[in-house]
Amino acid sequence: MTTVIADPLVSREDYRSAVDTALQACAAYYGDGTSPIDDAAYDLLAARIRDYEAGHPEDVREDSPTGKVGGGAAPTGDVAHTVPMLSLDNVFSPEELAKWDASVARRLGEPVQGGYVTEPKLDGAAIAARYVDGRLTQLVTRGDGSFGEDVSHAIGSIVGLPLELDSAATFEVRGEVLLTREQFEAANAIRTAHGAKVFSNPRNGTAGTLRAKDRPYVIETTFYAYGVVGLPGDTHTEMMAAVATAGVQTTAATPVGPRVCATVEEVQRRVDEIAALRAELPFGIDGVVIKADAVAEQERAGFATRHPHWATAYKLAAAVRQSKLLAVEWNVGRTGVIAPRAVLEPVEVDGSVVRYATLHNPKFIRDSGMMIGDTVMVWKAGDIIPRIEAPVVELRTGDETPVVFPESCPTCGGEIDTSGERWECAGGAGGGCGLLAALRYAVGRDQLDIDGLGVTYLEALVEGGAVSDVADLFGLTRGQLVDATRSEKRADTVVAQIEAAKTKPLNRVFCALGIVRTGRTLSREIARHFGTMDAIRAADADALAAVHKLPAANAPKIAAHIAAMGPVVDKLVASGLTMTEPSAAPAGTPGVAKPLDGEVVVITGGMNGLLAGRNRNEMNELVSNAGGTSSGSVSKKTTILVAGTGAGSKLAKAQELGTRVLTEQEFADLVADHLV
Ligand SMILES: NC(=O)c1ccc[n+]([C@@H]2O[C@H](COP(=O)([O-])OP(=O)(O)OC[C@H]3O[C@@H](n4cnc5c(N)ncnc54)[C@H](O)[C@@H]3O)[C@@H](O)[C@H]2O)c1
Ligand SMILES: [Zn+2]
Repeated sequence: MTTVIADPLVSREDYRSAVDTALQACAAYYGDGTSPIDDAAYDLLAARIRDYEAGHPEDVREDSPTGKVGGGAAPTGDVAHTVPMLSLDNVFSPEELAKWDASVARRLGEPVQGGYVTEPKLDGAAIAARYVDGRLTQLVTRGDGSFGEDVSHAIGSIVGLPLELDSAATFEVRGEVLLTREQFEAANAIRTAHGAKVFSNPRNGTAGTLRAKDRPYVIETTFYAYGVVGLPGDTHTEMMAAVATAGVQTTAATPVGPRVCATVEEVQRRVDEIAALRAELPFGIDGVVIKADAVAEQERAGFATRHPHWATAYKLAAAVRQSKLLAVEWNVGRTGVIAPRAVLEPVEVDGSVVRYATLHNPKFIRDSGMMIGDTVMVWKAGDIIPRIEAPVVELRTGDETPVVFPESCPTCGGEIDTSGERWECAGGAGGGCGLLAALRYAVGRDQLDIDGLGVTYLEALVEGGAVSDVADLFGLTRGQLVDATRSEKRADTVVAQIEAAKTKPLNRVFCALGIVRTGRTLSREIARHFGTMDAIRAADADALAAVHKLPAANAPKIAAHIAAMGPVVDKLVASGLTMTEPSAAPAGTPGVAKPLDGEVVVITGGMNGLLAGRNRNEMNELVSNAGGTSSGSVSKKTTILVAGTGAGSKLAKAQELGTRVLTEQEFADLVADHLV
C-alpha cells in the first residue's frame, strides 16, 4: 500500500497511484473494515483525485472512485436493490449548510415547505433488511448502490431487527448496523479469547462482523432504521413512525433521535445540540443527516448519481484519526495500580488535540500486539479519554520496536505484583504507591482476616482519605464503614472482624505489615523466633539472619523495612493488637516439648472433622505452632504425611517411601493442644 499523498497530484503517474491507493482503501474499508488510512486521509486523497481529474479529463480512469457509491470498490454481490442505496453529500459548516438549503430551494422553485428532519449519522455499515409477511428473510449490504451482498447469515445476531413482526407486513427497511460501545468491548473480549486480532474501532468491527461467515463465535451488533421502502406515508417522519410501530428499532428513543425543523437555523441548532451529546451516546456518530421531510418535495428535488439532492450529511469533526505510537509511559496511580499510557504524535480528534491515550493494562498491550512506532487509530469513546485499540500492521516499516514493560515500580522501585490483569506496586507496603495492594494483603484471610473489607470498600476508604496505612483500619468508626460499604449490615460484620483481628497472634500481625521478602511462612518463623514485636523491632540484620529459613542476603532489606514501618507498628500497638506469639520459642530458652518437634509434615487432600475448613496456610500454621516444619512435597526428609480426603499421588509416594501416614483424626489428636 502506497502512503497517502499530501500534495496536489501533478503527474499522471501520481494520479494513477493515488487511484490505486483509494481503491484499495475502499475495498478494505467497506470489506472487512481494515482500511490502513483514516477517513480524513481518505477524504484528502479523494479530493486530490477529483482536482486532478478536473484539470486532466483525458487521464480520468474508468475505475476512478470519483462520484461512485463506495468508491466503486466496495465488495458487491448479486442481490439487486429495489431502489438504489446511495451515499450522502456533505456539508461542514453553517455557511455550507445555508448553501445547501439554497440549492434545495432552487430545485424546488421555492423554499422547503415541509421542513427538514435531522437524524444522527450513525457510524456503522448500511444494510437493507427485507421483511416478507412479517418475517425477516434477507439482509443485503449497500455494495455499489445497485447490487449488494447477501449477508443473511447475520440474521439473529442484530439487536433491533426482530426475526418476526407483530403484523404480516412486507417492506424493506434500511438503516445502519453498528457496534455499541458496550458491544464493541464484548466483541474484543470474545476476539481475544479466540486468539483473533482485536477490532481497532467500532466501525471497523461492524464492517468485518457483518460480512464474516463461519466464525466460531457470534458477535452481537445493533440496528437502527433510517429509511423504508414499501410502507406508505407522506413524510419521512410518518414512514419512520410506521417502521417503529412494526417493531423495528429506530433512533426515536435515543437523545439524538429525529426532529423536524422548520428553518435551516433550527437545523443548525439541532446539529450543535447533537454534537454536544456525542460523547455520551452509547454508539458512534460522525455527523447529522438532514433530509427534506415531505416525500413530495424529495421527489421534486431528485437525485444525483451518488446521492440524493434532498438530503445531506453535516459532518462533525473526525472522531477517528490515525497517529503514531511514540512511546508507552507507566504511571503509578494513588491506589498502587501501574497503568500504561500511550504517548502519541499529536492529532486532532473530535475537535481537540490528542497526545495521550489509555492502554488499560499490560495484557491489553500484549493482546493488541502494539509496538512503538506503530500507526494506530485514535478515537474517543463515550468518556472523553481517547483510546487506541490495534495497530495498523499494513503500515509497518520494520523500524517498530517492542513495548518495554517495567520490571520494578517506576515510583518507588519496589516489586510489581503482576498476578492480576492490572499490575500493582507491591513495594511500599503500608503506604505510598502500594497502599491498596498492601491493604488488600493485610486484610487477607491468612493475615488479619477482615474479609468483609473487599477491594471496592478499601478503595472507597483510601479515596476518601480515611485510611492511609494498615493501622488506620483500627481507627475506623462504624459510620465511616457504613459510608464505605453502603450497608449497615456489612459495616457491622467488618466492625466485628476488626475486633477479632486484635486477637490474632503476632505472626499474623507481622505478616499483615507486608514486609519485603517475607511471606506467611517467614512471618511465622520470625514471630516464633523472637516471640514479641519489641524483640523483632530490636533485631538487626544479623539477628534476623539467625531465623530459620531466612536467607541471610535478605536480612538487611527486611530489617530496613521493619524499621521504616515503625510508626505504623506504634499505631497498631496503640490500637491494642496482639504483639506476642503464643507458641514462641525464643532463641536460647529451652522450649516446652511439642508434639511435632523435629517432624517434617506434608498435608494432602481435604480436611474434615476437627480440622474442617482450614486452608493449607492455616494447616501450616498449626504444624508450625506444634513445633513441626511443613513442606509441600513428599521426599525422604518427610516424616509425617497427613492424608485427607482425596489424597492421591502424595499418599502413594509416602507409602512407597515408607513414610508415617496419619489420618486427619490421628493428626488432630496429636496436635490437640494447639487447636484453637
Ligand atoms: N478510511 C478509508 O479508507 C475510507 C474509504 C472510503 C470511504 N471512507 C469514508 O466514508 C465516508 C464516505 O462513505 P459513504 O458514502 O459510505 O458514506 P457517507 O458517509 O457519505 O454517508 C452515507 C451513509 O451514511 C449512513 N447513514 C448513517 N445514518 C444515516 C441516516 N440517518 N440517514 C441516511 N444515511 C445514514 C448510511 O450508511 C449511508 O450509506 C467518508 O467519510 C470517507 O472518509 C473511508
Ligand atoms: Zn511503588
